Amino acid sequence: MNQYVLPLVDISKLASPRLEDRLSVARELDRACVEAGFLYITGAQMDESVFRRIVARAQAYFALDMDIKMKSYIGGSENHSGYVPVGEEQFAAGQCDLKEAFDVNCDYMRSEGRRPLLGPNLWPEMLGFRDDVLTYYQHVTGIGSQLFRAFALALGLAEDHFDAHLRNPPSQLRLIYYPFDASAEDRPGIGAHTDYECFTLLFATAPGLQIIDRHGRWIDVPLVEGTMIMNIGDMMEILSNGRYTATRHRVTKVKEERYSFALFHACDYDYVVAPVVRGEAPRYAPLKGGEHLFNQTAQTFAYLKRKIASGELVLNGALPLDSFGLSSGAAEPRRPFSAQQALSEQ
Ligand SMILES: O=C(O)CCC(=O)C(=O)O
Ligand SMILES: [Fe+2]
Repeated sequence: MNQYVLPLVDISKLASPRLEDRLSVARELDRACVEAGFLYITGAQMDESVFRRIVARAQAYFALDMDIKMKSYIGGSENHSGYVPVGEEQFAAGQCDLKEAFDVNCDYMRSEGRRPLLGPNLWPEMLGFRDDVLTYYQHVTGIGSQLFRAFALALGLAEDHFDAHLRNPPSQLRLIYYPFDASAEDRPGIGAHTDYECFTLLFATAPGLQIIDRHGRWIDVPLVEGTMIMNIGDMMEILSNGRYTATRHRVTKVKEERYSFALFHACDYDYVVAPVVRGEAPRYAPLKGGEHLFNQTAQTFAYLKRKIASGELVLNGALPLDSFGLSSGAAEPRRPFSAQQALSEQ
């Protein structure tokens, strides 16, 4: 395993027909996730042309006039998809992120099984947008499926353990645009947070990402050519019973125009996320994956907060933001054992 600021794992052999090859990647992945919770991945699975295409598409899309972009405002969607203007998302009181985004899910078309994060996406009227975005979504989801198998091996489970729970997951893809603003150095591009799902695969065009280390220090994550950045989210912290922790991260110094593409890999909406490691007492209470994802999302998006304030939306068993991962200076993750306990500790 090469050592940059973060471990780098070559996942090419996850596509090998030999179990030994796949196990060797699973072991490296496990080591990197235990060590850092954040790593670079590279592999023959990655099609560079798909990455080039999404960057060109995002550049063209975010350059459109605001009134055109607002026609697909996320607040008008039924499945939390669409355009996210500057100021919509807030991770800490009094601070709004200097970024625009476009969020999509898997574009779930069936009428049965719809959920707050599963339904047909709201698409902009831009020729080629849907194609480019879904091509990227499917490409990276394919890589994610191999990684779910690797996690199953790493956690001592049957390799196909997660397959049955990956039928229509509410995995989100965010296209993010951080505009250049010389005066914006101390303003967060995206406030500190953990990701809510199992793991995230991120591709970015410029540096800017920072992660918190075990001593509570923020460290810069440089870009490494030909890699994606991967990190553990809340749900994998639970599944692994705290073997891996969801690491807090943020984007602050937006020194140059930056585009990033984050695909958050979740299991199916109704899948109950609970520790899966055998022979260990569970250190986390189970939660329904899709609900956790929606509850956390509803605490940061202005349009959802308005719905909560008006009584139109009522959250069920929501944990406070930042319930997982290491808090500054702590050697151990927080492990909220129950929603009740976590909320009463606020
Ligand atoms: O843009 C980045 O590098 C990070 C984005 C991120 O952390 C997120 O969208 O959750
Ligand atoms: Fe994130």
